[in-house]
Order: sequence, then structure tokens, then C-alpha cells
Amino acid sequence: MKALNQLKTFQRILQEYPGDTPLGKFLPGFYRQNKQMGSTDRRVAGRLIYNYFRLGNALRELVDEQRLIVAEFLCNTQTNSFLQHFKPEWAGCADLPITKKIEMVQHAYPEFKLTDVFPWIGQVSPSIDKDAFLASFFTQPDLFIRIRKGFETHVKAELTNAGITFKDEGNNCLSMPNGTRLENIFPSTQNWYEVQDASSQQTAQLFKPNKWDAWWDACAASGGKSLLLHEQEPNLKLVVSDIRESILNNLDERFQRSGLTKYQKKQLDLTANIDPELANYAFDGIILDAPCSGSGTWGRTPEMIAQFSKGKIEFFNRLQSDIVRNVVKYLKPGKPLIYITCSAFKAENEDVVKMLSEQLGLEVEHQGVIKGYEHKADTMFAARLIKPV
Ligand SMILES: C[S@@+](CC[C@H](N)C(=O)[O-])C[C@H]1O[C@@H](n2cnc3c(N)ncnc32)[C@H](O)[C@@H]1O
Repeated sequence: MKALNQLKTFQRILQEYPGDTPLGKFLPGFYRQNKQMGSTDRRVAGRLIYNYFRLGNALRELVDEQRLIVAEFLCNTQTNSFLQHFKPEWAGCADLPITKKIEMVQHAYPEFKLTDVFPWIGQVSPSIDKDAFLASFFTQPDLFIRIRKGFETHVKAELTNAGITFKDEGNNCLSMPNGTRLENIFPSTQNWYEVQDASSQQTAQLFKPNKWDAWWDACAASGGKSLLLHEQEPNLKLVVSDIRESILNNLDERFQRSGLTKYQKKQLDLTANIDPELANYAFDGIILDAPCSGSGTWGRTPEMIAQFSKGKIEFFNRLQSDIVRNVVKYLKPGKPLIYITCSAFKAENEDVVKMLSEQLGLEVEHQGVIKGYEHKADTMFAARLIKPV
């Protein structure tokens, strides 16, 4: 009975979900309208709908209920009452290695193809292990925090006191299970840590700023990369910009909490002529965390897979190329451009770097995929390119 009700709730969510909003935004509204759902009901409903989308575009010819059962089997490493009810012969095998479970699904559904989970797999960056990347969609990524220098002991002690299991990933990065309610442990005004994916934290290794440098975080959003930069070198002249004014307001709040008080903020569309705003600027470093497909983060937002179409890869490549050409004009010769995406696609990664190197003469000091899919984190790409003198 319980499993049948869980299935009915799943079907209602799927029916009401509009597809153009992130699930993470839609679900709280759904729960508000269905106040009879207790916390366990919500947890199970969330698990089922997320797991359903983790199947990506595989087995689309099956009815939703069957796809959900396959997804539940592939995405859980422990048995549960839903599987026991609907697929008892699989329920006891939930803890098998993922490769074995995929074989079992293929046996039951010979039309199942792992490549259908993410149909654009042929277009990912060459260094990505395709099978591992595809299989990573069945696992929810972890939650990561970056502890600010000096607060390591305090944050770890608070987590331990609260009974949270965490892993020290080195470089002040901690991982813990997704869904950990940090807001129940730490005050909202705390400035001891930032929630930030491990791969995003890793991009900072390419920054290498010098004291009193002038840096520009050109797609700053709420300032994640600027905060990393500030942690490395607090004495910088910093300009931050983004096309969205609202997101820059979040940045102000975050910067204030972290003691980053000296910066200039500009609302800029980097596809337009920005000379009226920046004609007198020349930077010692530019971080371009470019707008992208976000395909390296779809382990967190698997509902995006069903909404994506191949043409968008080309769209982002063009947008990134336009933006990068515009931005490089304001970089001093001999100085670094840090190009970052959270995409797995070659067209948004190596191809943009190739264009920068071949057409604008930038020297590629480093480029590479940050393989988050290997350790329950986002997959990103980061390059350090030097403008010719
Ligand atoms: C990947 S996000 C940046 C994330 C941010 N750097 C961080 O660490 O949290 C890309 C940003 O590019 C901005 N963007 C998109 N199109 C733009 C454009 N034409 N000009 C300037 N910024 C743009 C988006 O508003 C978005 O905030």
C-alpha cells in the first residue's frame, strides 16, 4: 500500500512538473500545496523523481512506472520498500557493482543502452572516460564546503558534535552526504565556510595572483571564484561583473560576510560593446567562468538532460567565443586568462581554447577537465592562457 501511494505521488509530481524550472525550485511549492505529506513522504518523493530523471533519455519507450523501477534499481545501493514491492527479484541486488546492475537491466530490457542516458556522449572532451561519466549519473553528487583559513578546527568540531559524517578532501575542502542540513548546525550569518563544489574549488589552483594585481571576475554571479581569489591574495584591485543585476546583489552579501569589502561592481553584457565601461582598464588577470550548458553538473540537476537538445552545444560555443574575444582586449600582455566551464562538451572546452590559441595567439599554459565524475563532484574544465606580449 505504502509503495502504491509513493508511486501515485511520483506520478502526480511528474504530471505537474512544468520542466522549465529546476526540480529543486518546483518541489518545495508542491510540498506546500500537499501539506499532508510528512517529512518521510517528501524524502521518498524527492528520491523517486530525481532518480527517474537520472535515467536521462534511456528506455523512453517504456511507461513511466517501469522507467522509475529501473532508475530506482540503478540509483540505490541499498534495498528499499519501493523496490521490494515492485521488483522483488532486483531488490536484493541493489548493492551489486553498477556494471553488474546495468547487465541485469539489459537482460530484462535488451533495448537499454547506457549511451541513451546522455545521448551527446560522443561530444564530450576527449579525456573523459565515457563509461564512468555515464554511470556517474546514477549517483547523487556529494555536498562540499570550503572552510576559510583559520576556522578548520571549529567547523570540523561543530560537524562532529552534530553527528555529521564528513571526509577531509584536503586544501580545506570537506565532503559530506548531499542533503546534510548545514543550516541546522551553523548560524546563517557565519563566515567560516562556503558551500562550493570540490571541482569549482580546484579551479583556484590556476589563478596564482600577485599582491596589488588588478583582476576582473567577468562572469561573477554570486562571487564564488572571486572569494577563492581573495582567499589566495586579499590585496587585489578587484572588478566583478555579470549580466544579471540581481545575482550581483547576492554577491554583495556574500562578500561582506567574508570581509571582502574593496571591489568595483558592474553590470555588463559581455556580448556587447563594453568599451564605454572598461576603456581605461587593463587587468593583470581575468577569470572567465563562462555561461555554458552546465552538462558537468547534471548529476545534481538530472532533469536538465530531458530538456537539452544538440543545437544548444553550438549555441554555447558561439556565445563563449564571442565573450572571450571581447574580454581578452582588457587583459595586459603576458598576463593570464582563466577560462572555466562546468561543461563536459569539447565544443565548450578544448575548442574554445583552440580558437583562443589559433586566432588570438594566446599561449596555453594549462588546460584540462576536472574529473568530478570520478568522486561524486561536478565535472568542470579549466584553462590558463597567457596573452602574447
Ligand atoms: C557559470 S556562471 C558563473 C558562476 C560564478 N563565477 C561562481 O563562481 O559562482 C556564468 C554567469 O555568466 C553570466 N552571463 C551569462 N551571459 C552573460 C553575458 N552575455 N554577459 C555577462 N555575463 C553573462 C550569468 O548570469 C552567470 O551568472
